[in-house]
Amino acid sequence: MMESTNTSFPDAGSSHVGGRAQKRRASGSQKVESPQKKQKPQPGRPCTRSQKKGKASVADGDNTPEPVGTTLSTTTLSPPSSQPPISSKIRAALCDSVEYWRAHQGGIQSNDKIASGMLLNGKTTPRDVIQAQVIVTTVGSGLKLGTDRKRIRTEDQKTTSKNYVALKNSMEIGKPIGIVVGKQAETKGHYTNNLLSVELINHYNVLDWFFITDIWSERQPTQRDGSSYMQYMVRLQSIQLDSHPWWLPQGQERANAHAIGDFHCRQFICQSCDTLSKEIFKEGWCCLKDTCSKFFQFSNADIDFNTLRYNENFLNERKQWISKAPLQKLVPELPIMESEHYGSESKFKRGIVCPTCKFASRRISWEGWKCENGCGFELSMIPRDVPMAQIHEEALKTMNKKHRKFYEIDARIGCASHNVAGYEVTSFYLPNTPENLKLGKAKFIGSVTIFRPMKSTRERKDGLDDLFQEIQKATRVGDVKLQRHPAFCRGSHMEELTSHFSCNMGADYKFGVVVETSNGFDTAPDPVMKALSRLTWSGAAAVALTADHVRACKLSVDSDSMPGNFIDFNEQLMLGYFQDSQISFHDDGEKELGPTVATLSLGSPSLMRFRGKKKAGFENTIGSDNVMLSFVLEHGDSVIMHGTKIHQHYEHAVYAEGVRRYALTCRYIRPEMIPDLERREKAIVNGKVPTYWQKQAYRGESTEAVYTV
Ligand SMILES: O=C(O)CCC(=O)C(=O)O
Repeated sequence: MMESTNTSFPDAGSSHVGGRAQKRRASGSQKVESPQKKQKPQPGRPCTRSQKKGKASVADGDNTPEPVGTTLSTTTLSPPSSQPPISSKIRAALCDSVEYWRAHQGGIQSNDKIASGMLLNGKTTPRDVIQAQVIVTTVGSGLKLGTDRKRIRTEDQKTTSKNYVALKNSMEIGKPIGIVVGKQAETKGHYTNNLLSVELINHYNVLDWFFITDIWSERQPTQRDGSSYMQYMVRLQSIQLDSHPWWLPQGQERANAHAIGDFHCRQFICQSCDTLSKEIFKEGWCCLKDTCSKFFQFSNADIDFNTLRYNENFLNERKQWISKAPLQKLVPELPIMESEHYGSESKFKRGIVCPTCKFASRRISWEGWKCENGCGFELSMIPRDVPMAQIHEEALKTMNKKHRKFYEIDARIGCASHNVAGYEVTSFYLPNTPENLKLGKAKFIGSVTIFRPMKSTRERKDGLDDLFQEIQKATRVGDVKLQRHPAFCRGSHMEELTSHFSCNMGADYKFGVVVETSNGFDTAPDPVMKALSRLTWSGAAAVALTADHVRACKLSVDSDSMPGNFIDFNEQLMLGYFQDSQISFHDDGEKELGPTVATLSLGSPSLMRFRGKKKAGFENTIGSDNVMLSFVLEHGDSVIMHGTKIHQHYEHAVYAEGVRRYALTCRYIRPEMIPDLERREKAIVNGKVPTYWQKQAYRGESTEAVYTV
């Protein structure tokens, strides 16, 4: 299979403004004037809605402590005062393990336009700070790649920005924000982030719960190319003011730690736009309403806004966190499988936080979790067998879904139906590319045939229901070892695992995801061989049916792509799906594959979709995502794709809709296409079907005429 999704996961939303800080003067008139009354309004009109109660004066001179952590040099870094509550070397492991930051890409996690987590990879402006109780950073997003391939702002940030909306909404409801700090630089295994003066122990580290106190707009310090735009900034405050800031060096944990009421930041009403703005800068007050004509204008015309610093009162002011919902645990508890669980519900696919070393660890194995830091902690949670009654219930629910149709078929697709040896069989013929059709080439390039078993076919002894139970047992007792494998960025901090678990048997199958063969067919467990036998029969039957239909209807088909003969399979890939798992759009287009690929679905229902590839010229087809064919796969269904060009011109994806599903897919790997002689030999040996199983070959249901092939 070739996963076609983008493989790069830039750490967006956390770009670092670097380079020369060029001097730039505040623009426009430096006088803020009231439209009603001409007066010298610096620093504006004192606010009547908020009483001044701070200890520090506005003109706080130069005694403001520098924010802790402005050094970059690893030689001057201290160890953190304690261990982070959660850390991880792999981004996806942390995303999998906590609810509040599941942002595999981008810096901000939001659901329903409400932010719940934020990644800080380093300074986004020279003014950014992380102190014991306060964080100031940019809202992020909206940057574009500059000519030097680094990200740069090219226009004023808008209030429609997704990050702005999510953070603003969070501020309004007092939503707790889980803060994560990421590595900015690494030297010999030492991680640093220029917002901090401590060394980080890992790439991703959870800080604490914060809440948003302020969002405002600023004119951005001058960028590398000399430009400067308007951007939004956010200030967050620690929810629990007495919690221990592990990210500060020992002895400095109380630096900048203050109580509610100790400081108060003054606010003034702009005499031009009549809105309140806090006096956030040491250098003086300015209106922070970006639509105001006096926005970011200081009374002192000489102010260089590249060197502005935040006012002490602004940084030191503390507020009470007010929220209706109780604060959730920063470190989630280990999952518990209760009696009503099967152990493959979505929550059991989440990661865990190792209770011993606090390392976020993904669910890689079907059987449970192992600490990814290698400390030795293991949590076994082998999924229980799902009864047929549950599968039937799920099938009903799937079909009762609003707007759900069994099939959705583009008008260009050809269809044919048959009844064959205990199965209702439907074949779909996929059209050639628009360009090839225009050139008068063959009309169809492949067929997709579904074998849907009759009730008796499923329920009889040794039928498909029994096979489902046997497969469940094989995965439960470890005869088949299912694992999630790296799909993208293998071995890097951006590594992503497949959503499903898998195990390959028979010949090796090398595709984007690396799944080593665990068993040749000579040692494969019985249910695997039974599935192979069934798929060999339905694969051969589908090819024969297609050939007959093409002949009978004089269909114009590409016979190079879909030859009339069937080649026995020599490989089987078993996929195990937990609830809400999927295999995203991909093709099975490896050059060593034969033209027929057959999959048996067991357990929960799923939705299979085919779409024409854009590069093949398919556009404006039905449904979303250019989907041309979609259908529900039920327990016991087999799907046979016949035609190598299906994989050149189309992609397919499958979404599981219940608590447990297995997909057993057989292919023919052409040994002559394997250049490495050792691998070729191994493919031949491992893919050979033992005589015993050749004699047991499945031949359809004997209750009806067997379809001879
Ligand atoms: O889960 C399925 O039915 C799809 C399997 C598949 O697409 C594959 O193995 O290539």
